[in-house]
Amino acid sequence: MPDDFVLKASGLTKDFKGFRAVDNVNLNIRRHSIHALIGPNGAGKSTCFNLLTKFLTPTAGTITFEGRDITRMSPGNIARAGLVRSFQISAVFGSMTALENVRIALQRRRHGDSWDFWRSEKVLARLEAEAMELLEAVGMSAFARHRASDLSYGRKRALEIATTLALDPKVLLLDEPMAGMTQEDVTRITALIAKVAEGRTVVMVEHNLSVVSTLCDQITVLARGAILAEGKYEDVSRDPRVINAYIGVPNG
Ligand SMILES: Nc1ncnc2c1ncn2[C@@H]1O[C@H](COP(=O)(O)OP(=O)(O)OP(=O)(O)O)[C@@H](O)[C@H]1O
Repeated sequence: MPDDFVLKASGLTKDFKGFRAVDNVNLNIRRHSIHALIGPNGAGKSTCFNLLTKFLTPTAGTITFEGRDITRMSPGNIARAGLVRSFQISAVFGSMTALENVRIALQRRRHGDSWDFWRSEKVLARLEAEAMELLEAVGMSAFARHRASDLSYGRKRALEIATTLALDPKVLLLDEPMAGMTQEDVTRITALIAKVAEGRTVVMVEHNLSVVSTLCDQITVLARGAILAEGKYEDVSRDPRVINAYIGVPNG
């Protein structure tokens, strides 16, 4: 029977020149859940996220994905294994259309970075049909032929989700997906994340607590690099330690 927890971190620690940004964090991400990392500014959320996605190397601790130790694996290899990060890295090429962006992401999954297959019209047509399906899944089919750079901010994020889905992730890691969005986009992207989370696991760092409360099954609250509380939103939001950690922290 597969482990209930698809992604685990144990004793995760990161020091920056003697400053401990993440301190002995244990995370257990349940398969097919939406799990949020929250906490006041400077709590260590982004550092944790970068450790999980292998953009940073931990000072100590281990990370396992599907029961396999990935602590020393490269971001590229873990992405191919199904642990895929989106947002705050621009996965979108502005001068290409939305459709071309998704098609390239599909090509990368199938053919690595080889460009040879572009010669085959048949392969191209098949990829185009698949790319259209992915754009449809994120509500973007009407914008397939639009240049990515001309899209609104919220639609660029939706396109990013489509390019991420093209990699067929088992675990999708989203870094502040709602950052800089209008309320209308927040509503749309919240619904989209709920939809793409079906049959997948989502881990997200998110400042918007109303989004976290509607979307997430499990919340880990970090403060000063360590876990302060964990559980359902109703419980952690009432925890006096969590309330204290947020009070007095500007924009926390
Ligand atoms: N590359 C780095 N070098 C030195 N210190 C760093 C580095 N990255 C992060 N830190 C420090 O580690 C601590 C945690 O930062 P981190 O960005 O992980 O917090 P956060 O919870 O994501 O905060 P925010 O909500 O403001 O994004 C902060 O004190 C930050 O200044």
